[in-house]
Amino acid sequence: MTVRVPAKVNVQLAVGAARPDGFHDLANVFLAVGLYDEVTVTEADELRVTCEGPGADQVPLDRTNLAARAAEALAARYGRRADVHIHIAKDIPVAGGMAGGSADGAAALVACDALWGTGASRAELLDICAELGSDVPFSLVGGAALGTGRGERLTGLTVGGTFHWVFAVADGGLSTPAVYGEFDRLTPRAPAPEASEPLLEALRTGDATALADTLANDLQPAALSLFPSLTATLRTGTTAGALAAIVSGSGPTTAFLTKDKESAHRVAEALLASGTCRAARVAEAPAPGATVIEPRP
Ligand SMILES: C[C@](O)(CO)[C@H](O)COP(=O)(O)OP(=O)(O)OC[C@H]1O[C@@H](n2ccc(N)nc2=O)[C@H](O)[C@@H]1O
Ligand SMILES: Nc1ncnc2c1ncn2[C@@H]1O[C@H](COP(=O)(O)OP(=O)(O)OP(=O)(O)O)[C@@H](O)[C@H]1O
Repeated sequence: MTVRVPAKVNVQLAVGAARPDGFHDLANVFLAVGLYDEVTVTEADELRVTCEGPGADQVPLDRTNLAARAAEALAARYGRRADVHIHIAKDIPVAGGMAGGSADGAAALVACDALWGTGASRAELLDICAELGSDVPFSLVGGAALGTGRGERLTGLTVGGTFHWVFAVADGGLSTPAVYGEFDRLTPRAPAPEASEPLLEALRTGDATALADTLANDLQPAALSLFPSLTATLRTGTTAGALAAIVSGSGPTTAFLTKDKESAHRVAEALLASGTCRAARVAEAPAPGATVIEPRP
């Protein structure tokens, strides 16, 4: 059973003050983008995880892997053993702020559900996703959605067109808790987070220029503080003609919104030539959520 699952970019990430449980309330506008991991699950004697692709050496292969945790959570709920081999073909940058691990968790859940024929409802699967991590429910649903609470409570959003993006993959990663910690240090009195109406309207109408004018990431100052060289990457993309440049989620991947496909390729070339990133990837949005691709439905 093979499931394809997309990466995400946060077109708006409004962050409130730290809660007593250590998490932050968010107004998190997720957009799924067409960079995908593929997770294949097959029956085995015991739970085992393997991984191939860029950054595979940084992915844990033990039971801390989100895909393994997803399989175990579903198995526990249905009173069975999670005896599966999970193979992850990685294409989403690892520790890049694009929800790569979350994507693998959601994909493994959908794959095991299909393999075992549990018949779990969408709501049940989303509950398990929320237990696994704040970004995991969105990886399941894809498209675009507003995440509130710690980002796990989703409301689907309409997207009226295709957006063209470039993602600059940085040399190195950033830890999500460290970036939230830096946000707390830099923002002693964060206001309650609210979704931006003009941004939601730009998504609805599919207007890239309007979306570019409204992109906002409250974690960006914290990511730049911990990874100062990203400032040069952002500048390179806008100089090369991107409509807007932003840090993706907790970073250090940077995201560039462009007018069209041609412009995206020009910006990607300029980013690569500048030496300010390790790789530049072009992708379209929105992309569908975790979907079984093999056996063909
Ligand atoms: C930065 C984003 O990727 C934006 O979508 C997410 O907010 C992070 O989501 P995630 O990686 O799924 O995060 P989780 O695995 O739930 O939490 C990891 C850590 O990130 C911090 N965290 C995460 C989400 C949130 N709303 N507030 C937080 O402070 C906490 O320190 C938490 O211990
Ligand atoms: N299946 C997985 N793929 C990648 N990393 C995983 C996986 N499972 C657990 N991890 C751990 O999670 C850490 C974060 O990796 P991930 O690629 O999810 O980062 P991220 O994209 O920045 O996450 P997010 O955007 O959700 O904050 C890794 O350093 C790794 O130790």
